[in-house]
Amino acid sequence: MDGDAPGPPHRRFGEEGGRLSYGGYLRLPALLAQQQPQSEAPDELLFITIHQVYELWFKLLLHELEKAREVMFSGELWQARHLFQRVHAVERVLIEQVEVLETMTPQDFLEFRAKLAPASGFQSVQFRELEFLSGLKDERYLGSFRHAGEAELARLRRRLDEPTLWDAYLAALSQRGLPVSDDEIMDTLLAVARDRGSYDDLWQLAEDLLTHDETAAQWRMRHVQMVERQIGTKSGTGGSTGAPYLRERTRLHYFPLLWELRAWL
Ligand code: HEM
Ligand SMILES: N[C@@H](CC(=O)c1ccccc1NC=O)C(=O)O
Repeated sequence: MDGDAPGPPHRRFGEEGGRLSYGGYLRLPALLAQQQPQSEAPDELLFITIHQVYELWFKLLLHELEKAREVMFSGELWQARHLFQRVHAVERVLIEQVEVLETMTPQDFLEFRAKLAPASGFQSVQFRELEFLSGLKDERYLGSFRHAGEAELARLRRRLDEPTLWDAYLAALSQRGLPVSDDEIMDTLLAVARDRGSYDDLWQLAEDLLTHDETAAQWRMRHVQMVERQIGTKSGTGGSTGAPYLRERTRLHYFPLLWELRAWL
């Protein structure tokens, strides 16, 4: 041992006049200045942190799903499949991390809950963008963004106009010569399912879409369980009925035809 600091021998990578540092590259001074509780309640830092982490993951998901949509349109299905593996892994993390917030007791939540109204998850622009991009376009939700900035509203309106992941999948089917009109689509999906020898890539991609749909539904279920644990039958700070509204939302599907297909196989 030569008593040096731990690390590889010889010249270390990055010692040759590099300008970046860890905190500089990751913009940590700015990032770590964004947690500003509105109360003295000890658990409010946890509450803010969890939500910010969700929004960072939402940002990444939008990035990866936009790319997946693009490569489905251009017929590079292997690339879309690769991106969906990442999307699924992130979505599993989104579900797992509910457990961290559930370490908060309802009594501790009530210490700062009143300060939050009328804010609520209703106002998550990126969450709604993910729904719109995935195929669940419901323009009534624009109403919950009355107080949002013009840029955010514009983003949502753009998502309503843009093609969805389903549109991109239909384009991929069509490029392989398969008919995709409303009348023919179920027969096409069945043909893909029954002839894996010819269409395995299209089948696997449909399975990836289904997993994206299923994981989103699992998150909704997990979220409503947490909500019932925290506020029981109280109504929400965003003005909805709370758990009953959220239970309704668990029945939603991004790709209903992929679920219906199961009945015809
Ligand atoms: C103590 C924990 C939480 C409670 C009690 C809670 C409660 C609620 C309630 C009652 C609603 C319905 C809207 C309303 O009237 O307020 C809602 C919606 C929502 N929450 Fe939460 N929430 C919690 C944590 C989270 C977390 C960690 C996220 C992650 C981003 C989140 C995201 C959302 C989203 C996206 C919606 C809109 C859902 C939809 O319209 O389908 N919530 N939440
Ligand atoms: N809607 C929740 C409060 C809440 O969870 C919340 C409040 C402000 C920002 C994000 C939130 N998270 C999800 O709804 C409630 O009714 O207790």
